[in-house]
Amino acid sequence: MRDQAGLSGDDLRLGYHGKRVVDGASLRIEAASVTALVGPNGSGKSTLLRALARLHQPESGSITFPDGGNALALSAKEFARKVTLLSQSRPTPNGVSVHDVVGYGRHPHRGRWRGDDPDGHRAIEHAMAVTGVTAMAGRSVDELSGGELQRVWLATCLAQDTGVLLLDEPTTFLDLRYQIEILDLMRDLADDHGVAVGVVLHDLNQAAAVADRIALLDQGRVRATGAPAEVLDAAALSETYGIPIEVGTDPATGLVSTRPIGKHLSRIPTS
Ligand SMILES: Nc1ncnc2c1ncn2[C@@H]1O[C@H](COP(=O)(O)OP(=O)(O)OP(=O)(O)O)[C@@H](O)[C@H]1O
Repeated sequence: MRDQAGLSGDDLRLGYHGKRVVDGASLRIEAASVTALVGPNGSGKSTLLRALARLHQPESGSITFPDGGNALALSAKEFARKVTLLSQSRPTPNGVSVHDVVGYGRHPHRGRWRGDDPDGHRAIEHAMAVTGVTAMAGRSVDELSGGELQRVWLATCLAQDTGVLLLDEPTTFLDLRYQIEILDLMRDLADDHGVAVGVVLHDLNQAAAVADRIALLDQGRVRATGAPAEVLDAAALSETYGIPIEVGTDPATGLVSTRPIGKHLSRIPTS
């Protein structure tokens, strides 16, 4: 049984080589819930997610679990049993099979000896099945398409079986079917397994459809956090993205729906 999932970053200041790119951001990734991070290019979404995954050292601020435990104080292995990140780019190993790459996800559960991860086989098979990569288990990952590879890395994260799952643009490279399957999978993980999902998405309508809460980043600050209908406000979005964005309700779903307006694109609905 997992600990209660969840992760909070509070008042985080993050930068590169002395240049501040996230300034005083706070973000809570709650158990049994999907939190989407949205915002323009360069607003700090990936940096914030990487900091929560301990891949970027904060200049200041704290990262804690729901019981108050300091996430920065755990050993790398203890942390990896609780939190995983699907990042935008990972180096692709040469000549390693899909099955073995998915097996990398089991690293925090393995001890010193082979065979001491009794749940490993089941976790790897399950992760491959739900991401649709079982049929390519024996193929070498360096021969895969961008979308196939993206699903293999997602399977690796799922095999890690953590209570907190952070995903940086997981639908990039994916065709429509797998975009929807991965959004559905996020909801299943939150609803059926209590996972705390934090996900960077560019498509505001996908964010509105999948997320319980949305955090809108603007130039390194969290401009708004809350339910999709609260955060996806036409004036705030238009100012943040620097183009007119209309907000309405999708008559088919009843969900909040956004529509960026371009010179030629005003009549073309987004997804
Ligand atoms: N390795 C790096 N070295 C220096 N600056 C960086 C580095 N990575 C990101 N930055 C800068 O930090 C800022 C925030 O970048 P980040 O990747 O977090 O934004 P983002 O919101 O995820 O953007 P995108 O939507 O384009 O992925 C940007 O100004 C970017 O140029």
